[in-house]
Amino acid sequence: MNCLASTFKYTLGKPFIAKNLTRAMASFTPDTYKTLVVHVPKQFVVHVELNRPDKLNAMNHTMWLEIGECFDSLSENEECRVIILSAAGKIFTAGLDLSGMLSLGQEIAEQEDVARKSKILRKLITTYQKSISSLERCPKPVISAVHGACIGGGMSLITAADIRYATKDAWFTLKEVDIGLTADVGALQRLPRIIGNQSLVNEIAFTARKIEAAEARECGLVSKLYDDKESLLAGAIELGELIASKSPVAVQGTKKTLVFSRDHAVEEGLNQVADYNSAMMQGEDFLNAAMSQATKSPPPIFSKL
Ligand SMILES: CCC/C=C/C=C/C(=O)SCCNC(=O)CCNC(=O)[C@H](O)C(C)(C)COP(=O)(O)OP(=O)(O)OC[C@H]1O[C@@H](n2cnc3c(N)ncnc32)[C@H](O)[C@@H]1OP(=O)(O)O
Repeated sequence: MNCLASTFKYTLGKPFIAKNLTRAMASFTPDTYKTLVVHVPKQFVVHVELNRPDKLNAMNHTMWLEIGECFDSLSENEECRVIILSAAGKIFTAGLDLSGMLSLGQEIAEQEDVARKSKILRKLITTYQKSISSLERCPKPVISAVHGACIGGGMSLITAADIRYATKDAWFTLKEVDIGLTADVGALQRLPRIIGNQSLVNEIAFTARKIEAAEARECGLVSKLYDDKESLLAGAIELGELIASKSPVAVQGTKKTLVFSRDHAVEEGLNQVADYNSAMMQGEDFLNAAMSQATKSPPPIFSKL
């Protein structure tokens, strides 16, 4: 099924009209990516799917690079206001592609000197870190929709998203210690801030134990559970549509402010948002939306951003 055809598999509401859809899809042909598929289920709602189902969406080198490329490109795409991240096949992801590590091992073995080996590895790690951070860098909200299992690198991926939904049969594991690795692409930095319980983070990071969906919901790793993948995607798209109907100036400013404020003191966060709004409150989105609220008129249609 190509991207455009697959767009019509969604049953939620009316499909957004074909002419606009074709325009929105123009930047994504079915072969844009080898490991991802990009759909546009509703206007301004872009759905990115991890797509190596035969390998349980294990994250190979191509996938690491493509995730960064895709989210960086969506950051600039005015047809995109919100992104849903899900995965094809049985599970969300089995984490790092372990077979790819064998060829990396050979490349490292070819270097004799430890400094040169370290240089290659550091470059690889920082490239993968930047790929994961592209979700957070992207000014558009990212909703991750997890089914089946989310393992290792997958945990780093979803913790860089803004909202996490899952199916009731999903499970999660910070698996890195089981492969002799310190998790290094974001989960150890972001998870404590998400669930706000350092003791629990330490426990799951030291043991690699499974976190079942109910526990993930209870500790705040995910905010909503669905019976199955179909209802999960429908719920994520419905949420995406709601967010996409709001002012993109306000939504993107809100994401920037939330991410900035998480990592800075309150005073610095207040300064950042004062700078942002001192420009944006002069814009048409604020004027039109405030006027429609004040006069109880229907909300405005916001221009592309
Ligand atoms: C600089 C590095 C930064 C990133 C670090 C990230 C680290 C991590 O992600 S640590 C976690 C690594 N992942 C794992 O340890 C999971 C390994 N997989 C499994 O334990 C099982 O596959 C799983 C429990 C997920 C599912 O088991 P099931 O019996 O249902 O399926 P399988 O027959 O095992 O797998 C089906 C095919 O998928 C291939 N596959 C699964 N996981 C991986 C993987 N991580 N890497 C590469 N390939 C994987 C598996 O080989 C099967 O393929 P085939 O034999 O061709 O059918």
